[in-house]
Amino acid sequence: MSQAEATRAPVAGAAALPVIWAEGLSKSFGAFTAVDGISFQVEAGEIFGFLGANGAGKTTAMRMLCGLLTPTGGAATVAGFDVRREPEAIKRRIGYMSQKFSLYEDLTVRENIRFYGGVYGLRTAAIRAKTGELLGRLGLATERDTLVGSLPLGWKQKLAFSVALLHDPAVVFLDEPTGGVDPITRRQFWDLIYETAARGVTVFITTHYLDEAEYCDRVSIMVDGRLDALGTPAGLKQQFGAATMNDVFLHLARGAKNRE
Ligand SMILES: Nc1ncnc2c1ncn2[C@@H]1O[C@H](COP(=O)(O)OP(=O)(O)OP(=O)(O)O)[C@@H](O)[C@H]1O
Repeated sequence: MSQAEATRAPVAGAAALPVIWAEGLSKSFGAFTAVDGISFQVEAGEIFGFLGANGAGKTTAMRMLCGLLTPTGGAATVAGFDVRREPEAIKRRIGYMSQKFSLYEDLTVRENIRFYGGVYGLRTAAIRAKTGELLGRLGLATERDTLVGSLPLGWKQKLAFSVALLHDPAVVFLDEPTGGVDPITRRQFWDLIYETAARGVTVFITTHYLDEAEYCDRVSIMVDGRLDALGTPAGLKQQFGAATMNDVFLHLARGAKNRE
């Protein structure tokens, strides 16, 4: 750990500091502004939904918060670290799961856990302990030597989510984690999300399923790179006079220009 990290870490752990803080965060590609000055804060243990139509700027914003893309304007910190100056420190404190970044299909369940444990820098004894705990929690103990490629998609998603948490990150970023599975399997996945948030991990999630927006503590909706709405599901429905989050979303997305 560098001197700078050593001095900042206790500050990052302070209960009063938001886990994610963004102020006027922007990203332009040439003349095109993909993220246009977004400001918000997310607290420890909060489930924060990040919604928007295709092309609204969600992935770009998320990549900046993960320390993968340098902002062209504004500022943000994640787990107390600056996205511009300390991206490597951020990468060590976050978990990330998307449909694209998945597990190795030709490795077994146990081999995948061991591999990612190594990537996250965990020691062998810690990986062994985590593997047992994780397989027990997921009810996957009997499948530990099964190739991941032969597991149902819902199981793969749960395993990928748990693997993203192996190194006890402060925040886990989930990019459309439940795509392609049925509502019951999605609901089971959300049980895991709730358990994780209850342990104090912040969950930042993008989804195209508007019923899932109802499960979040707070939801933000991006339109053309801006955050046009931010609040609890109940508060947003009240604000927009809508019966469902789907109606809130349609109300806002209807005026969007940047649609893919
Ligand atoms: N590297 C890039 N160069 C130029 N334009 C880009 C680049 N990356 C993203 N964009 C543009 O920025 C806009 C926002 O893209 P982004 O992927 O962030 O949207 P999104 O909300 O995540 O959409 P989706 O739900 O489809 O993933 C789009 O118009 C996209 O074409």
